[in-house]
Amino acid sequence: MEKRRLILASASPRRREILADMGLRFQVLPACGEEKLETADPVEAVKSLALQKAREVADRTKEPALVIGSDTVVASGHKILGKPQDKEDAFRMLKELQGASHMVYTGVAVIDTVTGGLLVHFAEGTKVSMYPMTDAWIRSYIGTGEPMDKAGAYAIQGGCMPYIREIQGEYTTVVGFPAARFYQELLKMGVDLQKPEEEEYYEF
Ligand SMILES: Cc1cn([C@H]2C[C@H](O)[C@@H](COP(=O)(O)OP(=O)(O)OP(=O)(O)O)O2)c(=O)[nH]c1=O
Repeated sequence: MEKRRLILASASPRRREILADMGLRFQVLPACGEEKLETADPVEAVKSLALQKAREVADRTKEPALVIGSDTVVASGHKILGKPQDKEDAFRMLKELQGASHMVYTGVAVIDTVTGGLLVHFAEGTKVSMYPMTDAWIRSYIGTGEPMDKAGAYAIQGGCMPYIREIQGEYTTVVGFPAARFYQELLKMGVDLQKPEEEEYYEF
């Protein structure tokens, strides 16, 4: 048994919030490199991008830790939608997604800095169906600025909420971090993240 800290390799406030809501104690150390999208397959893409983020931070971490990297994309037909480049890009994305169904994939990679090994590596997918949107609504939503740092140019947890018809799969996968799948995968590896003690180290 050795003690390890939990480090979230992400600048995303959503991911931070989800981990905190689960009652976990962790540090935040965002990856600063530009990750490279190496495949057109969305599942492989989010797994690879999550791993690149975890690897970059794990390489900089001197202490025993479990480093969590994560990445989210939207897949519509054969297209992968990341964050919009500008307002027109956001408009094109929402035009494509409205009145239809798409998939949101979030990949997670957990690296153990003690062994350098990959403890957990998976992608979770959730299907999202949207009600139709008018061009005027899309423009006013983009005007709020909210879509600009979100994959697929929308936030299910924010202003896009009134247009979400149905989801199939974990809600948190869409927001950026599949909480239950992450917890269950670590449980399988012998790490229980919801232990009662009020301390910041996890043993396994
Ligand atoms: C579809 C959707 C995405 N998102 C967010 C989740 C992710 O934060 C973001 C996709 O960008 P990512 O590149 O996955 O993550 P990030 O740049 O925000 O953070 P980091 O790379 O440091 O980990 O889109 C929502 O918040 N709500 C949604 O409904």
